Amino acid sequence: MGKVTFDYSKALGFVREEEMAAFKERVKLCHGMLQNGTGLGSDYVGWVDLPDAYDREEFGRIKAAAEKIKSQADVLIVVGIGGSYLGARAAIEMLCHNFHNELARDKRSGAKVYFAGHNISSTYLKNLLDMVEGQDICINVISKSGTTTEPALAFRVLKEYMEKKYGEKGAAERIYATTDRSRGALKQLADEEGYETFVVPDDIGGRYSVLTPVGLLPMAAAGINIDEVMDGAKAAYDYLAVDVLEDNGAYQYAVLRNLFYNKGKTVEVLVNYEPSLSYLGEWYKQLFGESEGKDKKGIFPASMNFTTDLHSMGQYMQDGRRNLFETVLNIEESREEMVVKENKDNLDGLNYLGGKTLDFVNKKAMEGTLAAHVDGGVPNMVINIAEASPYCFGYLVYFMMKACGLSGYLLGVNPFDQPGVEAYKSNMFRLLGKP
Ligand SMILES: O=P(O)(O)OC[C@H]1O[C@](O)(CO)[C@@H](O)[C@@H]1O
Repeated sequence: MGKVTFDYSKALGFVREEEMAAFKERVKLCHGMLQNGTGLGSDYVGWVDLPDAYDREEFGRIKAAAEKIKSQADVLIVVGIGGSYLGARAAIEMLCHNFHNELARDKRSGAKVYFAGHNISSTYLKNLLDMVEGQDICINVISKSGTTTEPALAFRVLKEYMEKKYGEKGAAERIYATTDRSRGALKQLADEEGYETFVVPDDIGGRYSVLTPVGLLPMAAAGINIDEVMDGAKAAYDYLAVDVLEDNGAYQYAVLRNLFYNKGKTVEVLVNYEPSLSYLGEWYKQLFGESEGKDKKGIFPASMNFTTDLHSMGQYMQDGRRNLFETVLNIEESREEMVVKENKDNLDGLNYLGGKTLDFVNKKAMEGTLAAHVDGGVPNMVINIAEASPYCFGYLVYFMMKACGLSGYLLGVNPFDQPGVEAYKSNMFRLLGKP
């Protein structure tokens, strides 16, 4: 099984090992807060033990439901926002074919998966319905609270569409709800309508829920091996259970983030060299942004897709304000390979690459960029991912969550609440005249 490793050698020009070592005792303290649930937000650390303690009975039901979805439908529409959709989307984009939804059924690993309820655009929703016309559909509606406006609005439209298409009973057999175990509007509706339900555990917040049914059911329906996802998460759980800074890559990452922040580098850019990692960047932004951006503190998490964005944001990265540090997601072994062929005319001047693979070129672009950005004053850290496999995905997301929890505690905030999200909601509700 491939591994995920953390390499900060290219950041050492910007911090001294002694500065890191000075964090050792605080790391032990914060580790204890995470593991023993003694820190701020301790009601929401259920994700820490999840790879070991997850509900096996429900896990079996997820796999069975995914098989049923694959036999019932061409298309699964996942309705959710924030932590109730980004993890599944990140997994499907990273692990399935880049054009999964466009492939013929026998070339695809599972159902096509589209997302709704992560915006309030009538054009998006209408266009989605136009696109799925004539295809068989299932829905997985995901909301921990059950009252989030965006998914609730989309689900109201989609439920009516499904009932018109399949009748009330037929629709109920095709709608799967992932929500609170016993409370909330969605749980009540699911019970009334007879939807199969899956649980978002009470002690796991949305952005830490990718390894619960929230992420696992859409992944399994798309054909991802979720046993391997959980195996990878369990390996990370075991490896990252130590409080010794030298032995824990996630904690080294967390410490370095805080060191850079204290040196005025307040923006982290998570970069990738594979388009399939772009949604991992979106997932990471919610994870770290909601966890750390509070009390007028926090690193601003950004993401970029290289080499694409080197032709738009490369100038800033190299030469703009030096308040940045960069974390590179490097997939070591490309899933597909292509060799550059020699060409008689060589008008494009590319014959010097003849016989080399495209991934070789991509890796040289990465190495060259990394060196240039370090020279330009941007510390770089690298998360090496052996391959784009379910195992590595499980490992990676657990690594990131562990780093995030610790990083939040080092920063002195509660990494498990998100009070600031309410402000836009209450303004919107006032403007809408919500009773
Ligand atoms: O699953 P829910 O309750 O619909 O919440 C979705 C998202 O909305 C937020 O609560 C913010 O409003 C996020 O923290 C969460 O991931």
